[in-house]
Amino acid sequence: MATTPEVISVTRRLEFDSGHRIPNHDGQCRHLHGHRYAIEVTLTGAIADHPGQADDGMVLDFGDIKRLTNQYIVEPWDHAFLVAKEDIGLVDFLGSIPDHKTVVMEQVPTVENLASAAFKILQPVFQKAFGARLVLSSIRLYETPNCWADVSHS
Ligand SMILES: Nc1nc2c(c(=O)[nH]1)N=C([C@H](O)[C@H](O)COP(=O)(O)OP(=O)(O)OP(=O)(O)O)CN2
Ligand SMILES: [Zn+2]
Repeated sequence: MATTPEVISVTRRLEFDSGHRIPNHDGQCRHLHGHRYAIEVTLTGAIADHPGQADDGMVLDFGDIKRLTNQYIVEPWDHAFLVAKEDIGLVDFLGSIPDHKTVVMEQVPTVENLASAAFKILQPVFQKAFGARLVLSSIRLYETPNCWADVSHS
């Protein structure tokens, strides 16, 4: 009887620092503040059976996850202020600071919305790079060591 090929997930964690605020929050989070975020990117696929090749025995080289996540998430968001486009006064203020690194987000930068935005950015990136061989199965984004959000491939 044929066996079903194993499907395995690999996860790479990267960290970055960003400022944000949740403008309508009823507590401290409406104030400008920052976090050391940690993003965990998980890809699922089969283990490569490529004897003699660099990726033999891997679902995907952790270095590839690092490179693409750095390029599309960490480098744009690190030491940036993540501001909701609806937060007009703050968008204008940040725009008035010469050369300030600001990322205007479609939605308020809760950890849920940031995780969702990261997933939407990375999903086509990994699909283009690795095709159907791999699936971006989930992203976990930590806002603090105690608070995080998970987004999964449906
Ligand atoms: N569901 C969500 N709730 C909250 C979010 C969020 O993104 N999604 N964000 C915040 C604040 O921005 C803040 O990042 C979290 O604050 P807090 O709960 O205080 O977390 P701490 O780990 O700093 O907790 P301490 O107990 O103060 O150490 C709020 N809510
Ligand atoms: Zn916060």
